[in-house]
Amino acid sequence: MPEVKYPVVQIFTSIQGEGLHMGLPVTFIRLAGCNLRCTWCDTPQAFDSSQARWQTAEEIVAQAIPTRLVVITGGEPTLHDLGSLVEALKKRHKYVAIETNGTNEIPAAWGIDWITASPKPASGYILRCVPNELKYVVDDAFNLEVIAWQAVPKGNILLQVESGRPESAAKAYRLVLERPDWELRLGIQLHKVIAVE
Ligand SMILES: C[S@@+](CC[C@H](N)C(=O)[O-])C[C@H]1O[C@@H](n2cnc3c(N)ncnc32)[C@H](O)[C@@H]1O
Ligand SMILES: Nc1nc2[nH]cc(C(=O)O)c2c(=O)[nH]1
Ligand code: SF4
Ligand SMILES: [Mg+2]
Repeated sequence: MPEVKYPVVQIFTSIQGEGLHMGLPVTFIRLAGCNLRCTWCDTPQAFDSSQARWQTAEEIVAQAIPTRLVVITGGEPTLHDLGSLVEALKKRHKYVAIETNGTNEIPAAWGIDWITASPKPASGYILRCVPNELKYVVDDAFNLEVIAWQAVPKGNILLQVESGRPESAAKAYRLVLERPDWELRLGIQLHKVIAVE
């Protein structure tokens, strides 16, 4: 069986800017390719794998990963069979999280520790995985009806401000307070506030 290779766009250590792990030191492994084209995507450079470095799991984990927390992101990382990458990371005692748009199932056999699903208007907000947290970007299309309430515990649903759009922040604020019983969480992108990667 030939070894799986992954299209690596970048591996970088930063502060998790989003979600319930916001503020923690993490190392991101960004893989190329995505099955959606969200109009406001802030990472279009990850769509095209032609500039990516195709690396095996062992080649990836041999690189600098100084943090315990590792976030596999993209692009859409579930386009790839992540089993061998997660296995290699966990052999090195890493805690492995993923950022996904929710359009693909995630095999429990991969052994991912934390699934952040961010369903998208471009896919009709489909959710095919079982997440630990949900993150909805509050764009013009977003409304409370699209939320997959049953999928996660109360408090684990973030309404994330669309970057650079004050009207999105105002809409997110209003929606969180429209249904206080639902305990939605207002989410921002910390890394855009402190201007880091
Ligand atoms: C670049 S995506 C990559 C992972 C996966 N494709 C996804 O959409 O979750 C990482 C995160 O950034 C969010 N995101 C992308 N563009 C954004 C923007 N303009 N404003 C706020 N969040 C954004 C996505 O919703 C997702 O939660
Ligand atoms: N600092 C920082 N936090 C992030 N959280 C999710 C990101 C992503 O692009 O998946 C991201 C990112 O690109 N930078
Ligand atoms: S699914 Fe994620 S990576 Fe793909 S276009 Fe949307 S935000 Fe960007
Ligand atoms: Mg990002």
